[in-house]
Amino acid sequence: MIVCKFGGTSVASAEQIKKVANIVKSNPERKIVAVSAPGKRSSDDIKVTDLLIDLAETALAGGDVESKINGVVNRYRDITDGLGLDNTMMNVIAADLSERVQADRSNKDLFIDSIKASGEDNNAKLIASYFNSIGMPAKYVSPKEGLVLNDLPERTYALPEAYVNLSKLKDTKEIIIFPGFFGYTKEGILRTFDRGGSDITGSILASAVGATLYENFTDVDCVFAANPKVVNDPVDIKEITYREMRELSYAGFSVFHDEALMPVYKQGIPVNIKNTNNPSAPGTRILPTRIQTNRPVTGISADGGFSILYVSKYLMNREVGFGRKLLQIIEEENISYEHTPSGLDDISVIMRSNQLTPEKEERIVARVKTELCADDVHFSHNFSMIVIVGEGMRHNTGLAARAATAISNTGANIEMINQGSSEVSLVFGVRSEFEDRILKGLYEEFFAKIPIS
Ligand SMILES: Nc1ncnc2c1ncn2[C@@H]1O[C@H](COP(=O)(O)OP(=O)(O)O)[C@@H](O)[C@H]1O
Ligand SMILES: N[C@@H](CC(=O)OP(=O)(O)O)C(=O)O
Repeated sequence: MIVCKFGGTSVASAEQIKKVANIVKSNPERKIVAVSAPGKRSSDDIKVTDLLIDLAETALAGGDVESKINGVVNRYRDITDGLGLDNTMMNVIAADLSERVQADRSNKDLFIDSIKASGEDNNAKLIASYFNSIGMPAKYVSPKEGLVLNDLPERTYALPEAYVNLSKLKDTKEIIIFPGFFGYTKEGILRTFDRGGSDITGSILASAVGATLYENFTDVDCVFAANPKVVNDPVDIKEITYREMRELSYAGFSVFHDEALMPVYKQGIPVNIKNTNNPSAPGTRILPTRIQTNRPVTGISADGGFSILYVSKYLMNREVGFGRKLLQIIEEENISYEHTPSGLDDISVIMRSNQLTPEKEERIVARVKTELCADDVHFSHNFSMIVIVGEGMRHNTGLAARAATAISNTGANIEMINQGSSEVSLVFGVRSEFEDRILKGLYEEFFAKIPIS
């Protein structure tokens, strides 16, 4: 049994949904289909999820929601008209949206989650209805039927019982159309995953039913060695290990969500990234292990939006518990951190900037100064992490020097270097203004100069 996930671009219009139906029909093993909300039809289009977030925020601000609701409804109407569906589905969608907008607003995050999730939920109903209309027996299944999530305020994840509940789906005769991106807590509260989280839903389903393959359909032929929006015509990756993909999607390979690997990784289920617009292309296979090539580096990713907290104190290295106390202050502000490079008398904590507010920064700086008696404490913003990834890197001497030279040739200063103990990745912290230039420089160094084996 194959579980497939179709991303926003694959279900953005009637024309795209017809392609989805053809792909599903062409292989009877494709029995479970996770779908996103309609995404962009062109580069200047707006994703339905973004329209919904705007609608929810307008409602919370007491603004005029009618035009926002119409904007969403019209996106679905274009699709149902193009698919030749009657008005039944549009009535369901319009009624569902008004109900969600009128719901309790006491918890703003949960209110926004419920409106956001309608994008996937209504699209799944619509797609199931279309499949049935063309003689492909299909059934919409709600995440209420088993995708059990943890409670707030932690990051959203599926509880172990979700896998047990969802395993029953493998006995369903019809093709299952399952909305991505959200589930319910034990108390029945709807929560969404992070943006791009339909990839996670697909992976949970694949793991729950013990799929032979998890196919992730998107709008590119494969995963490329670098972001194709920055590097011109990057080489394609035919096979990549879970570990490599995890490192690359952590920082910028938006094609596959980094949290989506865990459920399939645990069971060793292969993932195939494929293109809805060119389904015969083999795509990229994500596997437990792969055959080594002569390339030490598999891919290079880059992502912005990082901040650094610098702390220095003379003789810090002799002070037992300094690091723990510092990280505890960060923890008490409910912030997760990414890296903590350190020297004898200084330590930096690197975190995603979207977790910070001016008030949090002020509190952290004040506490580190008074409680840890640090000499200098300050935040710096607008950093990017550039990650070089490859299973072959640990057998290759001089790679860090080559990378550092390539970066310095772009005129950028390296603010931080971190190599994980697995030696599958090498991370450079740089000022964001240099991000694209560095990505191009590193790609040139590690890919343009070596012939493919
Ligand atoms: N290294 C990469 N390889 C392939 N695509 C990448 C890479 N880095 C970024 N992308 C971008 O990821 C996009 C696909 O992901 P996403 O927009 O989430 O698609 P979907 O709508 O299918 O979920 C591609 O269009 C591409 O621009
Ligand atoms: N629609 C949600 C979830 C998702 O996974 O979307 P996509 O498949 O378009 O990345 C989002 O935009 O974040």
